[in-house]
Amino acid sequence: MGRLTEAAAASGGASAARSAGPSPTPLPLSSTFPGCTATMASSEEDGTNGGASEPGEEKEATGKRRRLGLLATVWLTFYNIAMTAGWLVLAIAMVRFYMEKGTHKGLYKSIQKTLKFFQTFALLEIVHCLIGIVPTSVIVAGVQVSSRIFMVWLITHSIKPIQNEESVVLFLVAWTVTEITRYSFYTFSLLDHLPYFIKWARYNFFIILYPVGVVGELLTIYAALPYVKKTGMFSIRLPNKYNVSFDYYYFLLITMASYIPLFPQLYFHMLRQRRKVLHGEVMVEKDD
Ligand SMILES: CCCCCCCCCCCCC/C=C/C(=O)SCCNC(=O)CCNC(=O)[C@H](O)C(C)(C)COP(=O)(O)OP(=O)(O)OC[C@H]1O[C@@H](n2cnc3c(N)ncnc32)[C@H](O)[C@@H]1OP(=O)(O)O
Repeated sequence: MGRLTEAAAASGGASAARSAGPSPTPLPLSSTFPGCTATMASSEEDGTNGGASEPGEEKEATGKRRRLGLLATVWLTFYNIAMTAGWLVLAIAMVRFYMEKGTHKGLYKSIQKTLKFFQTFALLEIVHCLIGIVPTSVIVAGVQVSSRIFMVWLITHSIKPIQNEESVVLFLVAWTVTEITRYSFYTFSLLDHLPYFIKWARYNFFIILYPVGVVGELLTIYAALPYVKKTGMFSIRLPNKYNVSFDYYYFLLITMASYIPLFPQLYFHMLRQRRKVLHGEVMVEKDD
């Protein structure tokens, strides 16, 4: 019989991980990143309930809240409601803009304040992982949030000529649908009333939205390259008194290249989460 990996225990919705017993302290964060030697086992094999909203899950949720503590639960509920509302406001503003103007030109400008506020607020997700009130991998959350912050502040905000690119709309739509689903998933989970549709959406929409978002991000960075090269923005040239040089153009090329190893890791991580949460499969390590 295999034993549960930390990946299963630390990941969202793995019922078997929870029924293996409460874990008051979060597990090592890097463990949720793909790459560990593991096989998949069904919930039946493990004798656990892989279903969605069963009484057992309610008990687990209550146990989870007790483990979290009242303050953390109240804070996370507030945070998730605020984030769901923020991204909903963004969605409504985008739809209204498009219906009124019939073009995407000017859309970013009209929603930028709300976007910057809520996406920057999401930095708290890294803090939540670091202080251990959510069991998400700090690496997974860190890559996800920092790439978004980078796109918002260092690309779209800083390089005005690209703000009307279609690719900006592409990642904005992908982010918005994803975040409305994700934060409402967390909210309803905390409140013990998770509709199956939200759970299904959380673990299915990403299949399309993740690649769409990444394509939008990459095309936007690509569109920024000529401007960055021409203006030399954010670059430090030699000679200078610190004897340091930095070329933002090459930094952008490296960032684009870094999507090649990083994106599949996040995507396969989500696919594994999907199998665990929707199909009740759990990661088990084989004993030698
Ligand atoms: C400086 C420049 C850097 C550049 C770097 C460039 C490289 C970048 C390469 C990668 C690019 C990615 C770009 C991203 C684009 C997009 O987002 S496109 C849009 C589509 N995106 C998605 O669909 C992915 C969205 N992200 C996520 O789903 C997640 O954030 C995650 C980070 C992938 C983590 O998911 P997962 O491991 O499933 O963990 P969690 O969902 O976080 O759940 C684990 C448990 O923690 C609980 N929890 C987490 N957060 C909360 C919360 N706020 N409130 C309450 N509870 C929370 C959750 O319920 C789980 O609990 P259990 O069920 O008890 O286990």
